[in-house]
Amino acid sequence: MQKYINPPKSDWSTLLKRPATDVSGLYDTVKKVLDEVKLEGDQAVARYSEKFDGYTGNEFQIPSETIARAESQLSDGLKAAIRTAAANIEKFHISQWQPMTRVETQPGVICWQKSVPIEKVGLYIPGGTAPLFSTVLMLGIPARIAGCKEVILCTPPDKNGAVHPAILFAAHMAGIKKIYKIGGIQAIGAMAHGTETVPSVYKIFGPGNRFVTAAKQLVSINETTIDMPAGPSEVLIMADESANPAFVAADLLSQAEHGADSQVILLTTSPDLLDATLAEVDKQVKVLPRVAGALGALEDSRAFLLTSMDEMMEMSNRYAPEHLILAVKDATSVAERVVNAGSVFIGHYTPESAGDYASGTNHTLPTNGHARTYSGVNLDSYIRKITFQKITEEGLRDLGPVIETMAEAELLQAHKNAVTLRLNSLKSFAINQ
Ligand SMILES: NC(=O)c1ccc[n+]([C@@H]2O[C@H](COP(=O)([O-])OP(=O)(O)OC[C@H]3O[C@@H](n4cnc5c(N)ncnc54)[C@H](O)[C@@H]3O)[C@@H](O)[C@H]2O)c1
Ligand SMILES: N[C@H](CO)Cc1c[nH]c[nH+]1
Ligand SMILES: [Zn+2]
Repeated sequence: MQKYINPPKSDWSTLLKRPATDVSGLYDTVKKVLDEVKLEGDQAVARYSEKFDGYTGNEFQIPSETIARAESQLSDGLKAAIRTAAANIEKFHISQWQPMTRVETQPGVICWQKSVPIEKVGLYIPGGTAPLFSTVLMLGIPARIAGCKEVILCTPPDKNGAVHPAILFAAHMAGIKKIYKIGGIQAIGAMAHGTETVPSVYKIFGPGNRFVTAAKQLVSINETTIDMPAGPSEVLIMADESANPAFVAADLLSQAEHGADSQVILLTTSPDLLDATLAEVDKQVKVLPRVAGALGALEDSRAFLLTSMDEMMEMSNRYAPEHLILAVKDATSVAERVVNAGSVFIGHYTPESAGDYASGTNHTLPTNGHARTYSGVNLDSYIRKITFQKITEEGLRDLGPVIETMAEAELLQAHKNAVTLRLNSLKSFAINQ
């Protein structure tokens, strides 16, 4: 981790650069696979599953008996943990449901908004370097709460065609029945275009590596909607002298271990905390099983000594981290000042891992500065809001002239006519009475 002592603000933009995450260089390769999947369906899926995942079979849908058997392949401890996490995720996402609102904007003009689930959604669960069964809960539970009719899931198989039983168990808990062992570009292509085996969907959710991200970007141009740009994981920690260096180091490493393209940032006002945390990072990283990936991430990571809480907040809001940990005194009131972040972890006993697994919030979050404009996955991600209006005759008598005036000023005569004809018919009806 590079250390910077009170860098001038003019240097901040350069110092806060993310590692290169532009995937447009992969578009040619990715487009070829997508086009072939569109044209040839399962046959192309099979070819690329063999090439990229070493799976030579041509069975892609996981049978219901295999899904049911997954439960017996997991320890009771893991199943209990998954059930607790699922219950918290469910509780938090149910609380996001908004009741229908009906408003009479003026007499006889009634407007309302109704939440309607997206009918068909596809979930991509990464499986290249770790079986992310927690992501199944994060994407599958809100889809079920929203009421999406068709929820399908794709995840890469190993070369024997197997998928980790925890992924199958978590999918079963989320009520997902259609699970396909297909990974990478071929999975995104199959969900976007449909094949003989995989139905096409209207929206694709889920994180993934560079190839998955590029494929999602390409299919989102014409074919399918996607959730958001969710790239390599990142965390920014604000810590003062009240923080525990071992906790802070563990939190930094929790996101660094996702892979070499992740980035972690420490901001502090305490020189002692800075040195002690960097020493702890060196100590803790050595014994991690994923040490190579974590060290790769640390190469592009930074630690800043700043002069005040205000400066830390300004820098954090500029960076717009996916995850923000506030390991500072009075963290609850500091949290009020956060403007740009995906998810915020308040106080010394709120590790980021809690949000990754089990507190109830969603871990599919915008990375690479997209937290400035995107929300993380939430119930609304699976819903469209359809607006309705109903106008009575009296309502149109009052509102009609307003519409006519505006339409005329926009030079749109047919818009005006749609009102004028009705007002005239109401007038002649009144005369004939
Ligand atoms: N932001 C978030 O919310 C979030 C959450 C979880 C994970 N992540 C990120 O997701 C990523 C997961 O990546 P992963 O690799 O472990 O799993 P993955 O499932 O995304 O990728 C594996 C697939 O990539 C394809 N592939 C591999 N090499 C290829 C090549 N040379 N050409 C074409 N295709 C190829 C294979 O088909 C394979 O199935 C990590 O970067 C992690 O940080 C992000
Ligand atoms: N931190 C990741 C999102 O950036 C999510 C995750 C899954 N498992 C562990 N962590
Ligand atoms: Zn994580």
